[in-house]
Amino acid sequence: MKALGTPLSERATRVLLLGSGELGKEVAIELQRFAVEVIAVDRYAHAPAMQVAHRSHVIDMLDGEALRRLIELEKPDLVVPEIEAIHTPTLEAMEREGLHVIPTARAARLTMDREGIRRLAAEELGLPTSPYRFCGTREEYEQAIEAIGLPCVVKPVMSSSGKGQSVLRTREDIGPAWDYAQSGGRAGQGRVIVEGFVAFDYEITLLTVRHRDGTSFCAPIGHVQEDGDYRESWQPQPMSEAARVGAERIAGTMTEALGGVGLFGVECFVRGDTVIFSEVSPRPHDTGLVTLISQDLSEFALHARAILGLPIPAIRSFGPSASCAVLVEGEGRHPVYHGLDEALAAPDTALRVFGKPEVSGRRRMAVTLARGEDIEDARAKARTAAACIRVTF
Ligand SMILES: Nc1ncnc2c1ncn2[C@@H]1O[C@H](COP(=O)(O)OP(=O)(O)OP(=O)(O)O)[C@@H](O)[C@H]1O
Ligand SMILES: NCC(=O)N[C@@H]1O[C@H](COP(=O)([O-])[O-])[C@@H](O)[C@H]1O
Ligand SMILES: [Mg+2]
Repeated sequence: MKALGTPLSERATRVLLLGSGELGKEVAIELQRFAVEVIAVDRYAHAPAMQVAHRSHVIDMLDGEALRRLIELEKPDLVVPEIEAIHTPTLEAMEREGLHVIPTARAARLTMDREGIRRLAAEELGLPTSPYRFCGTREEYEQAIEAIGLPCVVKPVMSSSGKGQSVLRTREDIGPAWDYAQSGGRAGQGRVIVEGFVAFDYEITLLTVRHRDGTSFCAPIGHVQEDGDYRESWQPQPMSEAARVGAERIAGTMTEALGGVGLFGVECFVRGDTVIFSEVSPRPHDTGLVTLISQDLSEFALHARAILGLPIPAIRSFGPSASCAVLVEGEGRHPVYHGLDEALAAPDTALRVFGKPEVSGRRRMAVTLARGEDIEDARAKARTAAACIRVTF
């Protein structure tokens, strides 16, 4: 981008965010700081990024015609996917007509579907991954489990945050895992991946930013997941030199293959000095929320700079830091948050409340952030802060 315009004028630099959750909200805030005109889109009204955008639209982003109509109406300079579940063939077609998709429409297509990204990683790029099989019928699924063996992990090809995902340890788990994968994905029934279970020592997200002057890596982020969804993350995750080099090589290869500019979250499993590629988000990553307190340029600020073609000369770390997801369980609209004074009582602690309008089941509604003497201290502070928060409806 050569120059930036004035929002709400004919000279505006316009960004259309496809997906308006907590990650998009922070991207929108960073773009607003450069006076970019931000248009937020999601499947429901009052989504977090919509609350800080110039305007918003509610559409089904898996409906190709609706997506095309909206892009033709708004004529954005950049389309920035924030979730996987988007009608990416429409983005690819419109990219050929001159639309600029971040990082590229192909990257959005490949990563919306586990089959696309896994086959690229393992079969084209030769990156190490868990053993895997894709299946479309119950019969193929049972054959896949025979071939891969137990324990294994089953996921819908289109899902995120662990939706529809199960770890299978015994034969009794086979039926329920199939049913959950068919009902729990973000786009209804369909194909699943069966993956061999990786007994890793730890897992990381390596935030990798492709920008006008090259590729930069953030310090590795360690995290713990439950039910396939992130609970806590911290930075920096200590790694052997060999593992760090291996992870940067995997992240460099994968992000180069996806191309374009922007921030990517490259997820890897690490055992000793061995690093295995798991998956990649061509956009800010939930475990990267920790960078809101750990770095001078958060992952959201890095994404904004990279996509606007601005320089990223250095990424400064502020020391051991952690984040803890605040999950709310129940049913209700317009939650009220209590205990914030206790949550923020310790120094070097912060909180983001996303402002999601309702909860049905279990939903990530806020995150606590902390810096500490060391990783354990930072994690304890973030956990303690999260435990202070109570929600009523
Ligand atoms: N093959 C595997 N072996 C061991 N653990 C796994 C495996 N696959 C996934 N997991 C665990 O489940 C977590 C979620 O898996 P994955 O990242 O594939 O799901 P996701 O739904 O795409 O999550 P998100 O969108 O939040 O990144 C991983 O971070 C890891 O902890
Ligand atoms: N692992 C991917 C991830 O964390 N995505 C983030 O969660 C939002 C959806 O939240 P919701 O399910 O509560 O609507 C997405 O919009 C994105 O910000
Ligand atoms: Mg993941």
